Amino acid sequence: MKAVHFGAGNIGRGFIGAILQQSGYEVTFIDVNAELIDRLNKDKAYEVVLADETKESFTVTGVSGINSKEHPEQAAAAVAEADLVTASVGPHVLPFIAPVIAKGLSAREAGSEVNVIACENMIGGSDQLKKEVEKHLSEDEAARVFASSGFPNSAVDRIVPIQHHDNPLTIEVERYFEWVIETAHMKGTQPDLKGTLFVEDLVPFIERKLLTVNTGHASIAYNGLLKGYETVKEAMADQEILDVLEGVLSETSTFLTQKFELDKEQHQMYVRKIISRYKNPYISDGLDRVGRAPLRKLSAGDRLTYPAVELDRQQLVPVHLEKTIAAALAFNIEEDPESVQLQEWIAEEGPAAALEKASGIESGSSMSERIIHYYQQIK
Ligand SMILES: NC(=O)C1=CN([C@@H]2O[C@H](COP(=O)(O)OP(=O)(O)OC[C@H]3O[C@@H](n4cnc5c(N)ncnc54)[C@H](O)[C@@H]3O)[C@@H](O)[C@H]2O)C=CC1
Ligand SMILES: O=P(O)(O)OC[C@H]1O[C@](O)(CO)[C@@H](O)[C@@H]1O
Repeated sequence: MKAVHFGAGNIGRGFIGAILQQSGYEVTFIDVNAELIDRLNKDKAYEVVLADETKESFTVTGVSGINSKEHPEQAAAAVAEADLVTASVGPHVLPFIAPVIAKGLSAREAGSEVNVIACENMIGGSDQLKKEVEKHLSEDEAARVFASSGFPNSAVDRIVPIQHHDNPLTIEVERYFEWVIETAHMKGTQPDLKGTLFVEDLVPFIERKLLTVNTGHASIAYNGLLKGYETVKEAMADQEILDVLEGVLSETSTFLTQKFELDKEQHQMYVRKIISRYKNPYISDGLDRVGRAPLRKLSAGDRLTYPAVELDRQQLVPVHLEKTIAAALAFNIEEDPESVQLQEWIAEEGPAAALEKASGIESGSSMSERIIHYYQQIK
């Protein structure tokens, strides 16, 4: 069986690629990073190390790579022959991998079924990828392609920080992982993927994950940076950061347990497990990485604004989410293009207008006023 994975980065090598290989797939990574692709083709294998006291490691073998910047036609041919296509490139990169996927799917043998699964931190990632792919197909082609290609949404959870190893392929990951895949939009036989959960409806799973793991993480990053910390480890040693984290997760818990009628005790156990994962002493994760791309993280359907607005609609004031949104407005990292853009908006139009542009929270609304009040306090 052949799998093609777009994005040979942290999640690609450290999580999805490893699961695919352990499930019997021969994995071809497609990436634009020449160093990674050349090394994959040279070594045909890489090492995954578990970030815990055991430091156990295993080798992912039988892998190769295609540089889609240099050889887009080879990348499309790999998609045409694949039994499964997956991607972890970042939500904003989906439009750039779509032409190759469209070309590959169009070139498949008539009726040969395949699934394309986006593994990104977002709600409806595969739906979004499908929309991007559709832009590169005529109406007739789209009807033919989508009759045999499924785009099941998925939720992926494993903390894989930026890596620093002599071998650029080596990757250190936490032992914990969760990959949930929606069956509703799947074509053909369900793939047999080790340790993966298949569910009919992904919405409760992706929202529970995004609004807990990722909201919590974002609160540590934005509030931690305000206090001058550089890593999650440093921030997690500060009681004030822990208090905001608890507050944020208590607010998203209120929203999630109500919306999905979750068992409160079980959900609490889920929250506690996640907080213990942030405290993993064997992982050193930069707050700039965790807070990266603040415009995406502040956007209306993402981890901060979505739960805050939903709670506000219920006349509940999500103080900790609002404080975290204010802290996100202050995210100022010059290597991060979204941070640069955000700071330009704030400088040119003021924080309330910038907040509205980034999140859709209307300037002058009571929520906006509270957030801007916190922002002024920070400043
Ligand atoms: N790192 C983590 O712990 C987790 C990340 N995620 C999600 O996984 C996705 C990827 O994140 P990471 O692996 O951390 O990022 P990363 O930056 O390590 O990997 C992304 C890879 O995509 C490649 N890429 C960029 N443009 C491309 C293109 N046009 N075609 C093919 N490849 C291209 C990059 O060269 C890079 O190797 C994001 O959506 C992230 O939210 C989800 C769960 C955990
Ligand atoms: O990958 P994103 O969406 O930029 O966010 C960084 C995130 O990556 C992760 O480390 C892994 O899921 C999250 O915990 C964190 O919130």
